[in-house]
Amino acid sequence: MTDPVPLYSPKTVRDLLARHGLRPTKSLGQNFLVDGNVLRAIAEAGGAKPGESVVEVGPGLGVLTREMALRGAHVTALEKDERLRPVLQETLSGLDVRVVWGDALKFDYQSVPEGSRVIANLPYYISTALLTRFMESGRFASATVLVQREVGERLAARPGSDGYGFLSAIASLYGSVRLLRDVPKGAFFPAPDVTSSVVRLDFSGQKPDVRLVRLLEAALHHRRKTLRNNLRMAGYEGGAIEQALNASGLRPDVRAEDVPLDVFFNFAQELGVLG
Ligand SMILES: C[S@@+](CC[C@H](N)C(=O)[O-])C[C@H]1O[C@@H](n2cnc3c(N)ncnc32)[C@H](O)[C@@H]1O
Repeated sequence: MTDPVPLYSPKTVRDLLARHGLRPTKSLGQNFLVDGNVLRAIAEAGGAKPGESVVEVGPGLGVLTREMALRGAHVTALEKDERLRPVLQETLSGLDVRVVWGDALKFDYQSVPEGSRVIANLPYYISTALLTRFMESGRFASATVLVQREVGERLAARPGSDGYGFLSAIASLYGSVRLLRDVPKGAFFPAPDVTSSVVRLDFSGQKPDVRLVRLLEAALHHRRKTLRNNLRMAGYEGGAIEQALNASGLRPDVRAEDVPLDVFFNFAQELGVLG
């Protein structure tokens, strides 16, 4: 359904804010989308369809929320900034949207239907913490999100490449990542300091072994330090680490960011971490 009252032009967004006496709050990551093409592309790529259960973090003025609800999705929108109550009452009036007021980092994601989808223009200051919550909750089939381009690159990075770290490793343990498109600063009001990207994560539904996840976190803790030193700092015994490195065919001075996940898995077994 085409929106009879599109909200996404820069002028409409500015007028809406002025009419409610509001200014965007930088510390809450309030960069509102003002580009209809980007908005439609996210809703489309994220799978906002009739009957789908969608969770959106940070509806803001309701621009993306409205687009998804008009496409027939059941939207649960989590918003921290209570000043936006009267705005959302106006912009989401008559639509199938449940707004939950509070911090999305404290929300119980187990309460949403299994197989729900996340579709959101995330508040950038907590984007990685939120992505980790979505993955670990096990409730979602996919997450299609606007994030800083650098976060998108880290999510999609492979071992041995520049951005590879803990976020890349857990993203590939939970499923697959696609970088869909870059979004220029001008698509937002106010414009953010960095270029953004739309990223889609598809989750396999398999929960990785928590002991493997904790070992990866320790091994990738400090970039540029060797795997051995990172693990020693986390309390693992030097001799056992050297033996496991040797048994899994890794050099003693290897860095964890250069180790493919299947080799790391062998290493974890040799170290006796995986039972
Ligand atoms: C980048 S804006 C996106 C707004 C809107 N979806 C859009 O695309 O125009 C991020 C939104 O997240 C909200 N927010 C910030 N921190 C939050 C938190 N911890 N929990 C829930 N919402 C939060 C902000 O108030 C803001 O509305």
